[in-house]
Amino acid sequence: MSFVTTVVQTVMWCCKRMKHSLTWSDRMESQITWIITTLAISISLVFMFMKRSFSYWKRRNVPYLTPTIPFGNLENPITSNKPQFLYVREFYEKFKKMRVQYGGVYIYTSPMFLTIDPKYNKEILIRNFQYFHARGFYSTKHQPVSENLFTKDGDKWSILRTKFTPMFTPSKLKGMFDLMIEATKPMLKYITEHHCKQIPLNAKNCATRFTTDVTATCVFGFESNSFVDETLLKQLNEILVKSTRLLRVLFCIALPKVANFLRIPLLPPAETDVVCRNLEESVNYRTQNNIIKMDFLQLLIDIKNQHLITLTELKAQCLLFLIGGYETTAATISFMLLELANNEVIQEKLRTEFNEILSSYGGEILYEAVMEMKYLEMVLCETLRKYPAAPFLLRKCVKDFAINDITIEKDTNIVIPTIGLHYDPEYYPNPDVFDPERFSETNKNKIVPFTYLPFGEGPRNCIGDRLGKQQVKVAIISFIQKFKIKLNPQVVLPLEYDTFMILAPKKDILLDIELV
Ligand code: HEM
Repeated sequence: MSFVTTVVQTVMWCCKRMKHSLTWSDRMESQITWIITTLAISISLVFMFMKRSFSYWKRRNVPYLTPTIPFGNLENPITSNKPQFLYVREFYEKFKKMRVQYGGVYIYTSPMFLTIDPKYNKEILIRNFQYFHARGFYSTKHQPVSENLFTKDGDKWSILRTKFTPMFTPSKLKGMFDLMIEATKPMLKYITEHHCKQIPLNAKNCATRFTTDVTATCVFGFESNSFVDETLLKQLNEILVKSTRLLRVLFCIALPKVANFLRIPLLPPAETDVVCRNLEESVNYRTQNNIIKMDFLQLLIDIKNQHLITLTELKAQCLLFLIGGYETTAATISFMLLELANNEVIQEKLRTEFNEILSSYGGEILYEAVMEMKYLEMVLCETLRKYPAAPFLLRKCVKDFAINDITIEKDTNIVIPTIGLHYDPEYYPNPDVFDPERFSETNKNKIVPFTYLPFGEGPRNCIGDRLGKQQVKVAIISFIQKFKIKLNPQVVLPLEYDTFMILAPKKDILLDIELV
C-alpha cells in the first residue's frame, strides 16, 4: 500500500511542478496523462496482488482449481445465482476426478483448504481439534449480539459450549417433548383446513410455522401462534434471509478484516433489535415477577444470575437458538415430506410403523414410543444425507499444522464438503435415489466413517442435533399418521435451490393431501 502511495505522490508532485510552466491545453493533456498513469499503476498493482494471492496453493504444492481474477473460484456473485452448496459439490467432484486427497480453492482472494479423503475430516474435526477448534465464521464487535456460540472461537467459545451443553441433555429434551406435541395441534388444524378446502399445502411454509412455534415455546416460553399470527415468523425470516445471503456471507468469511473495517453487521440491525427488545422484556418480566419456567430462556437466566454471562450474551444465544434451530429443522421436515410424497411405499411403511408402535402406547405419541421407531430414524437419516440442511462445515486453522508433506498455515479457512461426500457414489451408490435402507441396522455399520456429517462431528458439532431430530420426528408422526400426501403436479423435480447458506428449495414444495 505504501508503495502505491509513494508512486501516486511522486506523479502528483511532478504534475504540480509542470503546471506553472505549461499552457492551458498542455495542462489538460498533462492532467489526463497523470490520471491514466495513476490508473495504470493502480490496476497493475491490484493485478500483481491478485496474481500473488492466487498462487498461494501452487507455492505450497497443494492441488488447486485454477482461479480467475477477481472472484477466485466463484462466479461473479452479482450476476450469478448459484447456491453455495453447488460450488462445494463441484469443487469436491473436480478434486475427486483429479484423484487427490485434499485441494485448494479461492473464495475471492482468500485461500480455502478442502478435504476430499474422509480421513482428513477425522484429523481436523476430532484428532487435531486443538489446531482447528475455530469455525472462522464472521461476527463483529460492532454488533455484540452476533457474537454467539456459533460465531465465537477460542476460549470464549469453549466457555459458552461448556455452559450450554447441559441445556441439551436427553432429560431436558424429554421435558420439552410435551411442548412439541402441543405445537402439533395448530399444525394439524392448518393441514385439515387445506384438506377441506382442497388446496395444496406448502410444505416448507407449514414446517416453518411449526418449528417457529416449537422454538418460541422452548426458547422463550411463549406461544407465537405462527399458524395465525406471522409476526415472529416474519421477523426471524428477515433476519435469516438477510444474514445468510451468498454474496454477503462469503465476503465476510473470506475477508473478515475488511468486513469489520466496513462495520458490516452479520444480522440485519432493525429486525434483530425488535427480537432482542422482546427477549429483554421477557427476561425483565420473569425476573420482576419471580416466574420460573422449563425452557432455554430460564436456563440462560439462571446462568446470567450466576454472573457467568451478560444480558447481551444471553440475547445473543437466544437469537442463535431461535434462528439456528427453526430453519434447519423446517428444511429437514419439508424435504422429508417431499420424499414421502414422492415414495408411496416408504410413506406407507412409515405409517404402518407409527400405527403398530403407537397402538401399544394407547394411540398417544409418547417420548418412549418415538424412541422405538427404527424405520422413522432410517428415513430421517436418509433425508439428512440427501438434504443436509448445512451442506458444508467450516473450520479455521489456529496454528500451523503439518500434514503429510504440506503445512496448513495458521488462519487458513477449511471447508469440509458434507454435500460432496453425501452424493459420492463411492460411499452412497446411486446417490440421487432416496433409500432409507442405507441406514438399516446391518447397513449403517458399513458407512465409511466421516462421510456422513449432517450435524458435523467432534467437540464443535451441532449442539441441537437431538432437539432438531425430535422436532422433525414429532411433526412427521402427527402429520403422516393422519394424512396421505402426494406431490402436487406443479412441483418440478429435480428441485432447484436457493442461494442461502442453509439448503432451501427455490420454489414451493406443494403437497396434495388426503385423509388416511
Ligand atoms: C435438523 C436440524 C439441524 C441440523 C441439520 C443442524 C446442523 C448443524 C451443523 C451441520 C452444524 C455445524 C457443526 C460443525 O461445524 O461441526 C450446527 C451447529 C450448531 N447448531 Fe445445529 N442443526 C440443526 C438443528 C439445531 C437446533 C434445533 C439448534 C438449537 C436450538 C441448533 C444449534 C446449533 C448451534 C448452537 C451450533 C453451533 C455449535 C458450536 O459451534 O459449538 N441446531 N448445526
